Amino acid sequence: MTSPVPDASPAALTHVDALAVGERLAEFEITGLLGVGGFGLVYQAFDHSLHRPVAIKEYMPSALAGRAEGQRVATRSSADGPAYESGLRGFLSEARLLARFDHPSLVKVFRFWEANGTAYMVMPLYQGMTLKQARQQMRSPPPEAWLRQVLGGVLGALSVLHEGDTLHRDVSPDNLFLQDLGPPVLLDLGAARRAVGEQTQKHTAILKVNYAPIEQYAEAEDMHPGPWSDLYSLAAVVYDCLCNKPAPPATFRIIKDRMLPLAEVARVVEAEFGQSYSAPFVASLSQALAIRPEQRPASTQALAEAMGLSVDLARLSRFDWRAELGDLWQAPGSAPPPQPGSTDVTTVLPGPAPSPTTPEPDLDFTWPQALSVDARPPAAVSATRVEAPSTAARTVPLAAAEVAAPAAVPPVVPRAAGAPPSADALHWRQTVIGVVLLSLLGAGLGWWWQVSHDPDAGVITELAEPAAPAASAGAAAASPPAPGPAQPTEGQAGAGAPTAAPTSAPVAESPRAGSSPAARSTAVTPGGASDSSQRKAAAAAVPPAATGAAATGAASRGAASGSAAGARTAGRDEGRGAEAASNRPGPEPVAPAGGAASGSGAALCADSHVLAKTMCMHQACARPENTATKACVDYRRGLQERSERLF
Ligand SMILES: Nc1ncnc2c1ncn2[C@@H]1O[C@H](COP(=O)(O)OP(=O)(O)OP(=O)(O)O)[C@@H](O)[C@H]1O
Repeated sequence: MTSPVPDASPAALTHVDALAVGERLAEFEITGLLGVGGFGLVYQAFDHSLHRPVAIKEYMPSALAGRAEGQRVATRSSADGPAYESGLRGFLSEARLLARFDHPSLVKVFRFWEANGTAYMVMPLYQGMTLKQARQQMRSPPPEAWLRQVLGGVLGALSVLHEGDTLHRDVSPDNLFLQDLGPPVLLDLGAARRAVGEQTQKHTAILKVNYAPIEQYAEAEDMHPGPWSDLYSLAAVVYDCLCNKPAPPATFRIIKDRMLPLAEVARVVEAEFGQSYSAPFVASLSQALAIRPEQRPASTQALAEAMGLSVDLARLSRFDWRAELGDLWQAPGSAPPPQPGSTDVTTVLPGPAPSPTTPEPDLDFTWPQALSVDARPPAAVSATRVEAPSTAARTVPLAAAEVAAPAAVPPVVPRAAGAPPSADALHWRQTVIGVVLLSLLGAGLGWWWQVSHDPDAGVITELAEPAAPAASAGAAAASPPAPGPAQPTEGQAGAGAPTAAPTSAPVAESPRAGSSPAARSTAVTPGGASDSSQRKAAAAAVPPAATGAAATGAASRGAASGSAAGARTAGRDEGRGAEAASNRPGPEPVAPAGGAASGSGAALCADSHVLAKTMCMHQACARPENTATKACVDYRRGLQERSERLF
């Protein structure tokens, strides 16, 4: 006589803590392992009493407990006891709750009991797979009609729960089971997970962050969970289906919402796959995805109405989701028929080289976008980014394949105004953006390098500069070079040094000085003055007077210093002087009449300790009698220049 117990086809799944095939739990005989969740093991079993196959879920939070002797379950350490107990209570109350409800799209609980230090929940044995698993086998996002069927079933189940003052709180693609034939089914409520998470204070344990609305993290006065919370999760499931990637967590969105709006996602899907979604469908689900609860539809009915959803229960009971997907469904391991319009795009998959048989490109939003854009050089980017028209930051990389080169160049089809850009255009745009960003990154690094390595650039350099030994500007020109680096100030260099004849700066022809004017000329405005020199001239509020001596002195001082820094500074100063002279014909500031020493201020702070010089200059230059001295003008310009370099 053959056994009435059906063969356990999913017996391939194993788990170290799973009960063995053939073991008995009351009237149920284990026939296989169906699924392993973080908080339970789900078995296929045979009910010897009612002679039917069932599914049994055993409470088994793997982080806290494991199989002890026999069928007993024990916590891994005594410290895990409270969390384990709390989860067990949650598991049992969820079973009790589910047993109360009856809806074809809500998992049914036949019976539950506590034994072996754990608990069990008996459910119908559903044949099929979760939406998460099914989505992985689809070549493109599912069509609206298909999604409407799924939504119709789930919204029905949710409305039954909501009418019973119960929230599901765990709607996600791995909790949505697609039966081979029949309505989709919402699986567990995740109560055990929440109960354990509440004990351990871990949000990641409590919530599936990509689907949980913000109010599920913590209740605020104006943000209570309600039916709208489950609607957010359901809309996030649809978002995931369209993008093939989950939405960003609500905690990220509330700080800065970088989620690509569903309408944009829908537009891209239409452009890429020819799959279109109606305006009410997109608008209502977008509304359900609102971060703030009060902006979402308040009830399942409100959402269904906004969407124009009508559920044909008879049709739903015959819902064959694979058949309704048609060519979009790719059975595991099967070679799919060629996809019109998508044969030239293949998902970049890890492992074997991508082939045209791999599923469709992902709508892969990434955040923070700035990081993802910066991090990948254009040549290595394997995704096509689609810019949202509204903000540059909103981009959708299609994890698409430039990998498989198309056999022939497709004809260029003129794009309708407002239509999303073509894949080629997107690729170009992406490349250009990548190059620009890399250039900016390079410039930024260059700046950083200069600031952190140029001995002239930092405050420390200024502090380290020895006091100028000359007593006046004229004396400075004639005096021997000061030891050490020269003060890299605009005032010195820019004080009227003629462009063509820096004759009194004999060694100032550093490579930099030679090349600088040409390079800088691009920054010169048509009016003849560079922006920077104009700003600097304006910043130095000193009486004008013409002199070339200061510049000459500075150039010669820097050039003749003999140090590398000095030469570099002189070169730059001279270049600046040339620029200033050619572009800023107006007189340069010099000290007012009244004594060389006091006029130039060269001796200001000369005897200060090197580390105290800046403070001394600051105070000295605040005194009215020193304000217009050359030393103070130079000092202020040095500060100004550094601040401009920094900002
Ligand atoms: N009644 C059922 N019939 C058939 N398969 C089932 C049934 N219930 C659960 N499964 C399978 O077992 C898997 C795990 O189930 P379930 O999600 O309920 O476990 P879990 O421990 O609650 O997981 P998690 O809390 O992490 O979502 C499901 O993904 C599904 O594949």
